[in-house]
Parts: sequence; C-alpha cells; structure tokens
Amino acid sequence: MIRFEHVTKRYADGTTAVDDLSFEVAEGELVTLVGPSGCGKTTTMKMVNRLVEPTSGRVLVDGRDVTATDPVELRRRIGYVIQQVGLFPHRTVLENTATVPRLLGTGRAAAHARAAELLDLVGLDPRTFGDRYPDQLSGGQRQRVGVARALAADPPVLLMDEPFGAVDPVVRERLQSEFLKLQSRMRKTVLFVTHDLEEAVRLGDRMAVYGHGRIEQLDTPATVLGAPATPYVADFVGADRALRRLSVTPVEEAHLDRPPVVRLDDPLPRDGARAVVLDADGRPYGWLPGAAEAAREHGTTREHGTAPGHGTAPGQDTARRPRTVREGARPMEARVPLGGSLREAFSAMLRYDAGWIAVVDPDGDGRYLGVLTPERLHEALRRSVGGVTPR
Ligand SMILES: Nc1ncnc2c1ncn2[C@@H]1O[C@H](COP(=O)(O)OP(=O)(O)OP(=O)(O)O)[C@@H](O)[C@H]1O
Repeated sequence: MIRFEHVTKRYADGTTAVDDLSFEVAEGELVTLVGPSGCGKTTTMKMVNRLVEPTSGRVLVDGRDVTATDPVELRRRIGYVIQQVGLFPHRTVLENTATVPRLLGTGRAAAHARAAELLDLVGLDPRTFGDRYPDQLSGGQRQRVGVARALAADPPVLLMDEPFGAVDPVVRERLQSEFLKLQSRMRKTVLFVTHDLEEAVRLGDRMAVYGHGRIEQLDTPATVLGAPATPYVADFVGADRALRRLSVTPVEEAHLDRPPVVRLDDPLPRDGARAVVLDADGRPYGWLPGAAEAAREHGTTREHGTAPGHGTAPGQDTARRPRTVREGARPMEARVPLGGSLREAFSAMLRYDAGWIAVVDPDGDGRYLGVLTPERLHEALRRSVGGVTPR
C-alpha cells in the first residue's frame, strides 16, 4: 500500500511540482496518474522510491515512512519501469532480467531460472531471446524485458513511468493487454504514469487526473468519464468522453440474447430458426441459418444457376443442400469474453461485419454464454453513454 500525506515538492529553483498531495493506492490496486506534461506526475512517483525527497509531508509504503528506509533497500523492494528501459547493453536479456535477484544474493542458476520464467510470462521465449543483447530487440520487446526485470524480485509495489510510451500504438495496445492479464494474476500495488488518456482509462482500477501539482479527481475511469468532478477534468477527458466510456463499460449477462443452440453432430433441424452451433466442448463453432433463410438462399442459387463448381444437372441442388449441422454451419468469428468492453464488442461487430457476436466465458476454455445482437449492443451503448434507457 502506498500513501501520500500532505506531500509537497518544491525544487531548488522554486518550482512547486507537487502541492499538498494526499491519496492512497490500496494493496493490489493499479492507479494511473494522467495529466498534461509538467503537472507533477513523475515527481509524485519518484518520491515513492526516494529518487526525489518531499519538501514536506510523508510518503508511506506498507505503513513505513520511506524516508526512514534505506534508499537502496527500498528500491530493491519496489519495481521501477521507465520508458527508456535502461537495460545494460553488454548483458544478455537473461542477465538483465536476473539483475535484482543477483544483487539480493540469489545464486546464478536460480536467478537465471527465475528470469527465464519471467521472460516467458511477459511473452518472450527465453530460448529465443535469453541470449540476445538489448540492441538485438525491437522497442516493444525491450519494454517487455523492462517489465520482466522489474518483476524479478517479486516486489509488492511497482512504479511504472510511461512504460509503453516508446512503442507504436498497435504494440502499445498489445503490451497493455498483456500487462492487464499479468496484473490480474499478480495483483501488485501499482502507480502508473501516463500522458495517454486511453491508457489511463484502460489500465486503471482508479485514475488520478492531475492539474498543476494537484489531483483534480481520483476515481474509477467510468466515474471520471461519466461525472467529471471539475470543468478542468471535463475539458481534459474531452467532449468524446461518452465514447471513451465504451472502453470501460463491460458486456454483461443482461445484454445477452439466447437463440436456439444446436450441436455440431445434431441432425439438421428442418423448420428451425437461426441457431448457434456449439462444438463438443460447448464452445461456439458457428451459426446456422434459419430454414426460411436457407430456402431463400437456395432459391436464389437455383434461379441463377451460377454456384461455382456446380453444373445444372437435376438433383444437384438437393445434393448441395446441407444435411447435417456440421455441413450447414457458417463460421462465427466475432466473439468477446463476458466482461470484455462494449468497445471491443462493437469493433468485433464491425470487423467481421457480424450479425451476432458470440459471448464466451472469460475464464478457462471459452465456453459459449450467449450472443450479442446489433439491437442489444445498441441498447447497451445508449445506456452506457447516458442516453435514454429503452423500455
Ligand atoms: N529537478 C528538477 N528541478 C527543477 N524543476 C523540476 C525538476 N524536475 C521536474 N521539475 C519541474 O517540476 C514540474 C513537474 O515535473 P514532472 O516531471 O513531475 O511532471 P510530469 O507530469 O511527470 O511531466 P511529463 O509528463 O512531461 O513527464 C515541471 O514544471 C518540471 O519542470
């Protein structure tokens, strides 16, 4: 747990970087600090591991005033990830990752084994990357090593200062997703500085919006976006905050439709409605057009007689018509986990031009739970951005 009590930092030249700051990051919580350049985010963070000392007030980590702790020992207990990752150029990726455990006295073999585990955890195969040097990695890979290295001593507290700042938006989004997955397992206490509002919204259990040296609002992303506390925050989160809310509004049970379900090995229902097709493990496999829909399509094919690879010999139409669910099933690629964001669902719907999105169990094996239709998605979107609740 990290606690700031009336902390002020005035630099020697008189700049007040942080002004009477009080807030707390609970154990296992990830708080993002977001705000314009120069508003004191980095200074706040550096006061936790004593790279900067407060002018007044106290910073406590796990109840202990950091100024009463030896800075070297403190920094070993607090993982620190920065944008310019600061890897040692003449050490391999594995050696870089094992740095802190080695400093803490762990034997070489054990430290390397742990480092290999961590590299794996952040998505770098230690057999491929372990023996490389930092300049043989891409920017995104270096960032991952930075995260792995910060985790190596298993610190309860992580400070992350624009850790994904140096990579392009696509890689950044992937690193964010992976980090979220990791955090849901590790539950570290994290202070995460970013310029990027999307990132702050996506990653934070809570987000602190900074004005000059002060926090203007500290709350869940949904609340900051939905009910900005001050005109400054409203301005900062922008006019399109309603849209941003989509990123933080989860797909819920109540949004789901439950059309008929058939199994892959079932016989084809004759007069059925459109159905969802599940495989033997209860995962979505595809969808089956309703009888009327299928007949319409076959009618069209017969009329034009142009289906590729088929002649016009009598009886072929019947042969072409599927007889089992497996033959008749069409792919259903668009899927989101329950609890995934409406934004994710919306973008899957657009990407696959899909009428149905399969909603699956987020834990384990992707079991089918229901579908999200365009109508239900629309309804959920309207509710999320504060529109009229449909009756
Ligand atoms: N060592 C220093 N001496 C004097 N002023 C400093 C020092 N470090 C930072 N500042 C000033 O303190 C203020 C806050 O800086 P800080 O780096 O904490 O902001 P930030 O919000 O992290 O900015 P950015 O997003 O640009 O990194 C700025 O006005 C900065 O110029």
